[in-house]
Amino acid sequence: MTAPALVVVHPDKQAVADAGAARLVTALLDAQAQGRAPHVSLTGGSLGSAIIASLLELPAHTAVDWSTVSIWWGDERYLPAGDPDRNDTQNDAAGLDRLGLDQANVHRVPGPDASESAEESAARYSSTVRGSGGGEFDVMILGVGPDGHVASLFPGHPAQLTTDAIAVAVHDSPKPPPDRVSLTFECLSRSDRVWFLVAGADKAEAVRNGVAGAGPELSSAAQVHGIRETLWLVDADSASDLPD
Ligand SMILES: O=C1O[C@H](COP(=O)(O)O)[C@@H](O)[C@H](O)[C@H]1O
Repeated sequence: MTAPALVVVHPDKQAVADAGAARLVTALLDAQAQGRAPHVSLTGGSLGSAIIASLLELPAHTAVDWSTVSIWWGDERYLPAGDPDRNDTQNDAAGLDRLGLDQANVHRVPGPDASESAEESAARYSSTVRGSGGGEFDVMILGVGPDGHVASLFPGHPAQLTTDAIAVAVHDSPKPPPDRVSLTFECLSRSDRVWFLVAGADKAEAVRNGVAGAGPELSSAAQVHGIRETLWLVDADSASDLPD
């Protein structure tokens, strides 16, 4: 079972980040009230760090027991730990370590300083996901590129349609850096809630295609659905091509 796409339009990028942060706090509190240790997958890009900054500003974030929250990434640029272009480095700079996470629950994708190749990194990341209950995420947060990519799955790129795998190595990425590691569509969709956070007029076509359920040659985002919820949190500019 997958949930149909629902769209919520907010005035601007800040409101998208704030709404995502508020929803995340609620989802985590609900999971913990049900006695579960939640799994959240983060994203890079423009909204990936904005949502973390918004979380820290939100007084209710302190009600979450962050020590039981497991953190993952939908994709990572295959660069050494601490590289400013890595998604996790950017999330760290936004204040991820100020949430009170247990570092043992923060699952980073190995870079070239800690693995032989992007293939080895993808295999190790897959094992970590498999070992933590098979990769069932409570919340999968995804940015969307202007070309419709999510995580590092780019429309028309051979890695995009990888099946029977949790994570895949991506080479010759159309967006730099060229080498990346990404969860597959299958794994991204093994999530209770999938949230796309998007802002900016340059993403209007990507939002239209994603919400309309376009094919993989036009939209990677449209191939990912949550089990309970598939939510597009978008700003007015990126929603400008949506039908009324
Ligand atoms: O390269 C990436 O891009 C996307 C979207 O980034 P944005 O800056 O256009 O919002 C991001 O979601 C992904 O995690 C990242 O690796």
